[in-house]
Amino acid sequence: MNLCSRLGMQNSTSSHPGEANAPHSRSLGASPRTLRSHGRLTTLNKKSPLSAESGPPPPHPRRNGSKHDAGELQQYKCRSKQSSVPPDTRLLTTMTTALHRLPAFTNFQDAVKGIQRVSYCTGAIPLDADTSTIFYRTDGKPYYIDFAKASSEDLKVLAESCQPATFGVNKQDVFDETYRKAGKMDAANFATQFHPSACGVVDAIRDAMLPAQDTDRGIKIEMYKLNVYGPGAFFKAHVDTPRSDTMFGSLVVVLPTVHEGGSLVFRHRGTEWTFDTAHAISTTSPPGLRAAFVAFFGDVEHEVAVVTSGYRVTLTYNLYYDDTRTRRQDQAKTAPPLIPVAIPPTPRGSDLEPTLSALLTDPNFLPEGGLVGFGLFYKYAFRVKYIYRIDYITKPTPLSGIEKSLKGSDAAVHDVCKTLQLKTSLKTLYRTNKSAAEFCLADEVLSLHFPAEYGLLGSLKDMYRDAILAYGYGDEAKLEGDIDISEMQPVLWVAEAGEVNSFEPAYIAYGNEPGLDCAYTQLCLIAKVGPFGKRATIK
Ligand SMILES: O=C(O)CCC(=O)C(=O)O
Ligand SMILES: [Fe+2]
Repeated sequence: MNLCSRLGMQNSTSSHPGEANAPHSRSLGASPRTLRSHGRLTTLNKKSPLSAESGPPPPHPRRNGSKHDAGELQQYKCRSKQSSVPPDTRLLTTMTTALHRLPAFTNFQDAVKGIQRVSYCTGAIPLDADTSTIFYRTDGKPYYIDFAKASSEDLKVLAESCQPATFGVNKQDVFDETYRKAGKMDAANFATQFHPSACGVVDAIRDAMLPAQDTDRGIKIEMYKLNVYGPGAFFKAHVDTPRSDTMFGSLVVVLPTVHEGGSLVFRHRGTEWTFDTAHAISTTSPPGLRAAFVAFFGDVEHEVAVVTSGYRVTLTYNLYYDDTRTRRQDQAKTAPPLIPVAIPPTPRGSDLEPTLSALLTDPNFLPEGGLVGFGLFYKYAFRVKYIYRIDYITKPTPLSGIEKSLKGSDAAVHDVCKTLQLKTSLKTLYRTNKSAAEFCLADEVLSLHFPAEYGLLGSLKDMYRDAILAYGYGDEAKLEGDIDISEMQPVLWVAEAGEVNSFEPAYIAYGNEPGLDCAYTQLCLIAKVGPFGKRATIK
């Protein structure tokens, strides 16, 4: 069924701007009006005056259900007629407000808010005569620098052997010293006996950043660049370019050089924290030469503050999940103990399991069952569906594949749903505009390079059969689109899906150098809750 026939409307392909943008009525009052009572739909008014007037819909151009090109969506622009029946939404709103205020629900919400959010892992590593040296080449000549006794002249030579660092914007490699002023050396041009996996850093990252059940998961670490930040150097706020859909983060190792400024400042969802690199490598307590490190999820925004004196030298690495190996193969054999480096702690403590369990045993909570949603805290790298002309298509990352790689608090929410036998799935969320109450939950990241149009959600549903047309519980009165509420499902948001994908190209990423195939996407986790008494939806 096409969108227009589903709505009982005339198919309008008019490009007249006045028509396309005319104010639209909600179908809540225009087509079969429905009352949603704790998840169940009761039809109030079986006959739709609109569908009677509209006559039979024109044939659907893709009745066979094959997928559409993005551009074809334009032809689905539909226009609803003004309804004379005012929507009765007061009752709906009262019921859903009650659900939001249910103590068992707010307790669970508070538990989700209170999850410990660990977005990073830090420490310092003692260096010895072997691990404090870096060999490098420049202009075809070999050099080395020993950080145990590097003079400022040695550091200057290293700095001058670097190239100006670039960064990626929209798949372009950009050199812009107002955004990033630093020197970089590619991994092919230097070597060191310092290996993060040999000295226990990778184990520390696994323990701090991966969920508890991943204690055995393999991590691949890839040396990326050596960076020198001299006086006046900096790198403004960015996220790190995902180089594969298995990449989850970055590791920055700060080598021991005296410098001032140059702190790494992280910002994520309203929280800011600082890794003071100059302090982290200070050799006073306990005494001895050390490198400091910070690993973080790559989608967490960070910047390097201006270096005010000295040279700040870092090694950067990409971190990937590697399911072809296990911890045992990677584990450091005789690593010296890491030295803790302080970063202000993040909030701790959560009672996810008892509060969700109490919620599910509350007869007033979704008595008929329904969908519960969580806007995820982090973004996830996915492989872009890449179409070259019409014949070369790379396979995009299936969202189901990301479920096993959820980060930190997102993994905790996912795990508690699984523990309590709730079926979960990851979805991308599309709205026609930021304030729209209705949205579409899809199973893939869609490449939609055209402006949002009225009627688009229905078109998405036609294109992606498994897509869910939905609205937030309590938002019934705000529905403005052209889709019948009986074709939509309410989602009860535990954590709002704040920033969502819009219909802009999703493939903007900037960080170090650009990556061609991967980008970050915002996702939400949808859990299906069964009716009271039969909550489990995992069979
Ligand atoms: O050198 C550093 O501290 C890290 C810089 C950075 O964020 C990057 O190279 O992406
Ligand atoms: Fe970065």
